Amino acid sequence: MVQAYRHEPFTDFKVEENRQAYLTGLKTVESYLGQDYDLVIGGERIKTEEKIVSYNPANKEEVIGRVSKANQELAEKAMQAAVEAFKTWRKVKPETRADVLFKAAAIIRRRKHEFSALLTKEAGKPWNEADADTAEAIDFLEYYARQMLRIKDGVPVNSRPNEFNRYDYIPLGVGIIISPWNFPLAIMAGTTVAAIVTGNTVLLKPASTTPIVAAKFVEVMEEAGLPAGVLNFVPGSGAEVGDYLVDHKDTRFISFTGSRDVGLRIFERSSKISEGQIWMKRLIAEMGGKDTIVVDKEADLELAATSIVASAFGFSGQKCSACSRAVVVEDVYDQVLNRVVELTNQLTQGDPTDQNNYMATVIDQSAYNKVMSYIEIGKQEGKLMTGGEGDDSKGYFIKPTVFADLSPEARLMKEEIFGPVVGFTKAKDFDNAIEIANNTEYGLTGAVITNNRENIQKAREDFHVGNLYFNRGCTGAIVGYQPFGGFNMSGTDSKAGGPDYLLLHMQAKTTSEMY
Ligand SMILES: NC(=O)c1ccc[n+]([C@@H]2O[C@H](COP(=O)([O-])OP(=O)(O)OC[C@H]3O[C@@H](n4cnc5c(N)ncnc54)[C@H](O)[C@@H]3O)[C@@H](O)[C@H]2O)c1
Ligand SMILES: N[C@@H](CCC=O)C(=O)O
Repeated sequence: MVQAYRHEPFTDFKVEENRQAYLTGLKTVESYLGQDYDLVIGGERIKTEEKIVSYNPANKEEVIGRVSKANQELAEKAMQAAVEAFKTWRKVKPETRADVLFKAAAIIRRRKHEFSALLTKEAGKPWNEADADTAEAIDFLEYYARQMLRIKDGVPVNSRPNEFNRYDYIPLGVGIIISPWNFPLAIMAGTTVAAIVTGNTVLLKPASTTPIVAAKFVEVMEEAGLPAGVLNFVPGSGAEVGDYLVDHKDTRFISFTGSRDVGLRIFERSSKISEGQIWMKRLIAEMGGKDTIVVDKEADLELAATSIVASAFGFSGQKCSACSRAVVVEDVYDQVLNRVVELTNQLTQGDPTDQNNYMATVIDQSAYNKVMSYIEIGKQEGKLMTGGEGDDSKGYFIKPTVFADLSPEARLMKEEIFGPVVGFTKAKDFDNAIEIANNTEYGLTGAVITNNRENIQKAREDFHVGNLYFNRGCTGAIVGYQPFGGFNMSGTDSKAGGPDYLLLHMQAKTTSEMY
């Protein structure tokens, strides 16, 4: 019998044994840096001339690896492989499909620190952030396998005498998985295996900055016994391969995680019917955020400051859940702001392979340029309290940056920056703070720091975000504990890691037999 689900514990790197385990993982990763990886289509490994080269964001000279790059012809071949594999995979027993996930979780758990070290090298994740990403990938595997066992026989419906009614969930077909670079293992793996365990076959197009960890994950799924053609690996350009697959008549659903703009493009394109298409495509889209921590006047102000700093600067603010706005009631505004600045100035930054560094880089040159340009905008719109500088000579380092006294209407308070920048604005009172917090087109995460029970209730009703936290930061949802997904332009609120998630990859079928 399967044990009850519990999330994978985080590693305590203060323990010497754990520290050494991570360093051993790092050595393993260093032994395979710079290697080539193939496309995987119908189980066949395919090399192309053209490659996507993955670089270490903390050391631009270091090549993490090169993956073959799919074009439209290869995307078509992968689509046909997935269509063919669906004919058999959809009939494989749910228990057998779940077993593949359980085994993959065990493999990743055994190689946990190697995967984390690879995330450090390829995505610039400091140790704790990398460890959390790997743990979340294991959680998705463990949780979705169990969820599949829960729904494998459908749900009971009523039957009358001499009648037997059933209500079952069946798979959809071929899915396109398009994943982002900021959780290059957890989100890539989670979205892929949710589709697979429910009986679908997929084409996985990972983000171009982090394809190596995805290639390693595909190897794990093969080792875990996944049949050929169920998971096809097609790294490639979003515009070329992405559009082609989104438009394809055989695409039954798309599971996208990424920015608002790309998500909306996919939303629009996927709603158009291609010639020969016989269904309406389903879209799961998890997109950006402009996430706020609200601080009430009756609150633990130290907790407020530490929560803002951790949520704003963990992984250099490159989380869709990151706190990029602090809305503080005027009575305690200066106190919270000054303490945040003090704590920010204590943060360590540098190469993420060094355990002592709390922060490292942003992902690439274009992210660096974008964040630096927002910092320039911030200098016009508010008061720079600390940070504001970058250095892209070796890697893409940007100092953790705090802006004060921004208008709620400032661009810095409305647009997703996706970097280590947090803006402060003052609210007259708690009601006004919630109004400001809602003053964005996004609705992903938010947190409220307050000791006032009435205000907790008020925020529960009125703060319009998919994941709302009280007296803690706004990042770090745990699979199976805080299902994750947002409102409005943050996406379709699919709640990854939640009890309804798998159903989004299935369709319900009613059967009724007369005796
Ligand atoms: N809501 C969530 O759960 C969640 C989680 C992680 C990241 N995000 C968001 O993701 C963004 C950061 O990730 P990113 O920079 O990788 O996002 P992105 O939108 O640039 O890219 C995401 C994926 O889409 C692909 N893509 C690009 N153009 C495409 C096209 N025309 N057709 C199909 N695919 C295309 C990319 O290659 C990549 O694989 C942020 O906005 C962040 O908030 C959201
Ligand atoms: N699920 C993560 C964020 C994922 C997006 O980047 C969190 O809760 O912090």
